[in-house]
Amino acid sequence: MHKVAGLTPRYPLLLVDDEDSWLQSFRATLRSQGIDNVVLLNDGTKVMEVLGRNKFCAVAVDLMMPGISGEELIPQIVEEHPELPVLVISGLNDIKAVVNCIRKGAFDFIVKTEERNTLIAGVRHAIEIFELRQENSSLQQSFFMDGPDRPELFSEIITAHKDMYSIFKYIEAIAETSRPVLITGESGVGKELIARAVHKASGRKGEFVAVNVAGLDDNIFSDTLFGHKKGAFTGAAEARIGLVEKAKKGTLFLDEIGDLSQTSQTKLLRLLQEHEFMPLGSDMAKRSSARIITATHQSINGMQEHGKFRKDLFFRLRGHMLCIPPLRERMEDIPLLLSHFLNEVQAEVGVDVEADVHEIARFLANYSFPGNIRELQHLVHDAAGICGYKGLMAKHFKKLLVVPLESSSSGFNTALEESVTFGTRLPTLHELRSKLFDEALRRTKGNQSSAAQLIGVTRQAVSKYLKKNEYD
Ligand SMILES: Nc1ncnc2c1ncn2[C@@H]1O[C@H](COP(=O)(O)OP(=O)(O)OP(=O)(O)O)[C@@H](O)[C@H]1O
Repeated sequence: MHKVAGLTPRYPLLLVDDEDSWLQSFRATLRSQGIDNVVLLNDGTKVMEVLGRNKFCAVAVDLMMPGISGEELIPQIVEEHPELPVLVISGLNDIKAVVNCIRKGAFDFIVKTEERNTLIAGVRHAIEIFELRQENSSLQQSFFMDGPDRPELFSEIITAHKDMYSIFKYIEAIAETSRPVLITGESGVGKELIARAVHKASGRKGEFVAVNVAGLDDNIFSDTLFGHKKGAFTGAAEARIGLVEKAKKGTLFLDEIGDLSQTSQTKLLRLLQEHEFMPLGSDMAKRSSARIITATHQSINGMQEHGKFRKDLFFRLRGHMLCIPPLRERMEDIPLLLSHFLNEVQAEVGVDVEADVHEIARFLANYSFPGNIRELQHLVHDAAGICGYKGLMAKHFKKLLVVPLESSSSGFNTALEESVTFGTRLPTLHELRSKLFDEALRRTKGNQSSAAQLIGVTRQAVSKYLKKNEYD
């Protein structure tokens, strides 16, 4: 039987029918599909009162009820609770009634005699629409404001960059949905910190459980995620619960998802589609209520184009997508991060480290940070050690950089290393300009922001140059 995609909704579904036996049996069907917060009401005349008192994710009303019909209720619900999808459920397949209900604002019309999975699909669709409407309205609200509504959720993420603030606002908007989140960004940009913030913002009661799936072979992947029964294989002396179960009602964070083998991808897809998993050695499927967040530093788009990553899994994972910018694109964060990591060093060694933060920040502004914030964190710890925890300056960082500095504007590089020589024919300005752009892009391995910094133009100028020359 087809299973419901999407987890238990945050707000309950209101089922209204004067027939108690139908209410009970429909609730049991929904429960078997993981939708277990359903409120039953056998009196149609009380619907508006109940809706006024509590928040719901959708309403399913019977068409024919004593006192008030489903058709009469629709316009009242639509007017007072426009965010709520209204499903009409009827014993009759009456096309005229269907048309009337849809015209009055019903979201869908379901016939009781239809297969149970058609009914469930209707409910599932209504819940998804409700979540999307909620998300849309919080996004609209949040874009009129500067910072996040609840800055405490992001207190561990040090930043003053506007793109990061937009990400925070987006996280607040999607916090309550249960759809998967895919976080992309270079290594060390803070993807795990962001995943933790999504979990915090969601208010989910369960734990945040993180696992790096890179390098796990298929058997270890299954055992780690799904667990096993005692005696499932030689050496399985005790039963082990998997991380999916550990993260129940919480969040399961799978890092380095781009490294998953094809077999493990298929297993993960099944978990996302059916919300079920099977511990090794067991023939009973268990239900999962964990929200899945994944992260990668690789281009999943590119990987799926080359057949290395399943397209269907990619579409499931990217219920919401967050792209975290590299540190070189948010250089204004460097002084803040420097102070933050200096506090970290002080807490660790127990001495106050004197440092010229502005001088160091000016120096590092020309560095490309291939390892992003993690690299800056290590640099601060190492450089503080080198200077014996006093008088920390830019020169202490100089020898620790893993790639050369990209420009001489900081004053730490000597003059131009290579001189420009001209042949008998002077190049045109146009030719010289192209050469300069090409060289900057070559030196920065195609990074537009760093290339722009190197030759003192804006990133937009580099991007325009690339477009014009169809540079790839
Ligand atoms: N904005 C930030 N403020 C403070 N610390 C940060 C920030 N971003 C990252 N860090 C720190 O940098 C280190 C790396 O962060 P994190 O592990 O979240 O990165 P990642 O993108 O998940 O890395 P990887 O791709 O290697 O898994 C951590 O110690 C984290 O606490």
